[in-house]
Amino acid sequence: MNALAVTGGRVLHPDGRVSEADVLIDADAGRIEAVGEDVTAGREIARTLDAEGGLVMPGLVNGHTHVSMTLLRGYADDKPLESWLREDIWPVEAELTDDDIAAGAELGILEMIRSGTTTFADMYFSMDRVAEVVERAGVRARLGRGVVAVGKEEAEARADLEGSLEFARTYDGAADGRIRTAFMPHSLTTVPENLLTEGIELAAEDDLWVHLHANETTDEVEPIVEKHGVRPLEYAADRGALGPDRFLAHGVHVDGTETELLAETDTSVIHCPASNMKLASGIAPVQRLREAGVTVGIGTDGAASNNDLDLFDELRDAAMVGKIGADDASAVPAAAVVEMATSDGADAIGLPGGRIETGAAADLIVVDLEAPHLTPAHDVVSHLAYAVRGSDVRHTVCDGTVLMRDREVTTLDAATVMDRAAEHAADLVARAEE
Ligand SMILES: N[C@@H](CCSC[C@H]1O[C@@H](n2cnc3c(=O)[nH]cnc32)[C@H](O)[C@@H]1O)C(=O)O
Ligand SMILES: [Zn+2]
Repeated sequence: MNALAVTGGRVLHPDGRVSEADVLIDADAGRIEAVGEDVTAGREIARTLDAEGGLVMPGLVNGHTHVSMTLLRGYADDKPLESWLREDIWPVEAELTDDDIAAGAELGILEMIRSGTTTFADMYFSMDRVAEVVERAGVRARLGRGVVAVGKEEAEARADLEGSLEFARTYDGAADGRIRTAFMPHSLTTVPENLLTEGIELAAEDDLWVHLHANETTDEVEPIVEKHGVRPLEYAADRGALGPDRFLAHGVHVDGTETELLAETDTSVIHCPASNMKLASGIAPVQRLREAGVTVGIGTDGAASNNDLDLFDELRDAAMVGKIGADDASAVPAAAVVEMATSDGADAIGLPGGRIETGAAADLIVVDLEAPHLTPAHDVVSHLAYAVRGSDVRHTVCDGTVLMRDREVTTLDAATVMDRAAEHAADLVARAEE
């Protein structure tokens, strides 16, 4: 066995307990072999990661993003979703080249590895280029090409749909299984009924997952209620968009019937608190969804509506806004957001990981706890939700491979990636504003 040992720290166990323990990893299999106090005794260890003064926990799962949108970070702020997309974002996205998308993906994945995210779900275009970066950077992802029909001729929209299905079929299982895919219609209002139904039927024929934005703003809910006389998620269910291998981003404006529908169909929701606050979309009923038995993960959404991909920020935002939303300070507690960002997030998007236990995927991070803002440490789980930042992450491991050691990313060259992304971003904006 090619053994990697993470030693001298404390471990966050799946039940939320924290204890002193080492973690033994089979690096070739990408699996956790053992967790405990003596697991390295008498073993030949090829490499060691020092976890002294730190917490070993699952790599975080960013359940919904558009990673290449890092190029648009800070480009258009302080607007609601509709006008932000139509007036600012979509015109610039129309100028995006494949190379821009690759440069943005490198930047976003670099940022995620540095802040402790090993796994993400992504909807964008030129996804073959994103897949290439995922493979090289060593992370895990569920990827899909977004389908938008607004402003397009039927033939062009149909070609988009075909492209999304084709990408999903071709890349599922790529990068030694680290890449899984999904058919990704953008949302219930940007893809018309016939294309949505048809795409989902074709996806189901090939057992492909489905991911879309849903019930993000009231502007998205009203047209569906008006046109079809039912709530958006009832409409979605009738078109096959709900089920255990489907997950929705946002779920902000979800009523009681829709909550039941999500629970009954075992459909997961990815909560994106920062994006929902920034675009003033509303407050997702996370406490209610969880109480109903819906699996809820956490996502950053794109960097243009966040504006970073640091998932620790999102844990804090989720806990905070969850309380405001429920008008109850005990709602969405620390342990819940940690679960949402790890095991529940992995389950929501159907990827392995999210647990430090024997047999689980070796996707883990070491968080440095020796810092003024983390002292004293009465309750480590509280710190993860309310005080830890992405910059506290010391090591990142995915699929048994060390992606960052002592804050140095090993699979991407940080300086090169940042320079290239800044250059692509400047050229892109210049072209769009020409
Ligand atoms: N626009 C592409 C495909 C969609 S990719 C995913 C899209 O989601 C957009 N997006 C980013 N954040 C959000 C959000 O919060 N809600 C809805 N769409 C978003 C993003 O700008 C991107 O255009 C096409 O024409 O084929
Ligand atoms: Zn989104």
